[in-house]
Amino acid sequence: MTYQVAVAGASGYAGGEVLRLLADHPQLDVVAAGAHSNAGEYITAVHPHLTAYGDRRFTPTTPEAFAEADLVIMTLPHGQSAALAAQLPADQKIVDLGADHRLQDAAAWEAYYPGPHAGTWTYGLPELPGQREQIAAATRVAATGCYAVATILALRPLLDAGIASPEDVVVVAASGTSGAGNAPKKNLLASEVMGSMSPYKVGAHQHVPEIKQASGAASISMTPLLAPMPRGIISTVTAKAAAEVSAADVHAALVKAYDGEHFVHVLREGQWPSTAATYGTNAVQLQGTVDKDSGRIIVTSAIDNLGKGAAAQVVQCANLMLGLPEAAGLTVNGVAP
Ligand SMILES: NC(=O)C1=CN([C@@H]2O[C@H](COP(=O)(O)OP(=O)(O)OC[C@H]3O[C@@H](n4cnc5c(N)ncnc54)[C@H](OP(=O)(O)O)[C@@H]3O)[C@@H](O)[C@H]2O)C=CC1
Ligand SMILES: CC(=O)N[C@@H](CCC(=O)OP(=O)(O)O)C(=O)O
Repeated sequence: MTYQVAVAGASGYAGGEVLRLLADHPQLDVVAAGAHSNAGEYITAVHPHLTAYGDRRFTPTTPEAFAEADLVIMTLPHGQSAALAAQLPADQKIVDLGADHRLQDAAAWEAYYPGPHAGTWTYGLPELPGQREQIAAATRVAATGCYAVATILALRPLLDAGIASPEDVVVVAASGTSGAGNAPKKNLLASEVMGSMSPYKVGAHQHVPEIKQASGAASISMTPLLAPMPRGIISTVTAKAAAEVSAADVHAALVKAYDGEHFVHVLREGQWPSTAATYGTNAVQLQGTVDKDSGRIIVTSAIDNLGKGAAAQVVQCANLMLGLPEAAGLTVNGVAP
């Protein structure tokens, strides 16, 4: 059986990656690719790599344009998806990559985002305990933020196993520039980014409340870095050990948490994650140890921010919501070198 999917925000980076994945998906067809300033434009004028779309054009982002869709994927700026969702039929399935519906706590939303809290949808991270079943049963799913995917999957097993303290978690995470979207900004110019790494939103990143909500951490200090690469996130999480713990214990906790998971790979001891290995995939690479000096637990994770951090994650959720094989149209094999 084939289902029809509409994409809102299809002219952006995340939406373009959704179109790329859906072009080769065995059971999902793109019925409408919605855009804003690019409505009416050829899809290949904005995404020249998406040859499969031939002479198709972006539609406006309206309920009418999406009426035939069994499921709508939204890759819109923060604050836009709630307004669009309110205009769609209540039984039309939606996966929203924006942040609008991720947080349960309205006060946490107001502390990090402009505008009022839009409410809470089912959280779209299938590898969290019990979440896969909830996503499969949901009509509306709020997909996970890119840094949040990498960081939650590194941190949650440590807290669930009781080997790390939730009180003092430190995250240092670097992202490729596509994480910031395709609108022109001075700090994203090649002359600013190439050959340079720089921190931003230091101590004030909007994914902190989301990571706390989904991992159980009580306090997080987060330093994001902009890295001179188009894609990829590498997140290093450190936490105080709650008990006497060895590197083997940390590795075992990660292996146990993701036993049987198709997309989350705990590497062999001694091997560490790299962003390049996840390029173009829905894969997550993880490795952990204990700091020789401080005794803190260290876990590093790598993802493609446009893959498991965005478009591939959204397709994984759509597959679950439509009763399709969870991995349909997705890969764990990166593009290298
Ligand atoms: N990039 C990433 O790695 C990740 C992004 N996200 C989230 O996904 C969302 C999209 O991100 P990204 O693709 O990077 O952003 P982009 O800026 O690249 O794309 C934004 C898209 O939204 C459209 N758009 C803008 N304003 C409106 C509007 N008023 N009505 C309808 N459509 C509108 C744009 O259309 P047009 O260009 O035609 O004007 C474009 O298609 C954001 O919420 C982002 O935070 C989440 C995880 C990872
Ligand atoms: C490099 C860069 O700027 N990255 C973005 C990631 C945004 C994102 O993941 O989107 P949500 O906020 O919808 O989760 C940032 O740090 O804000």
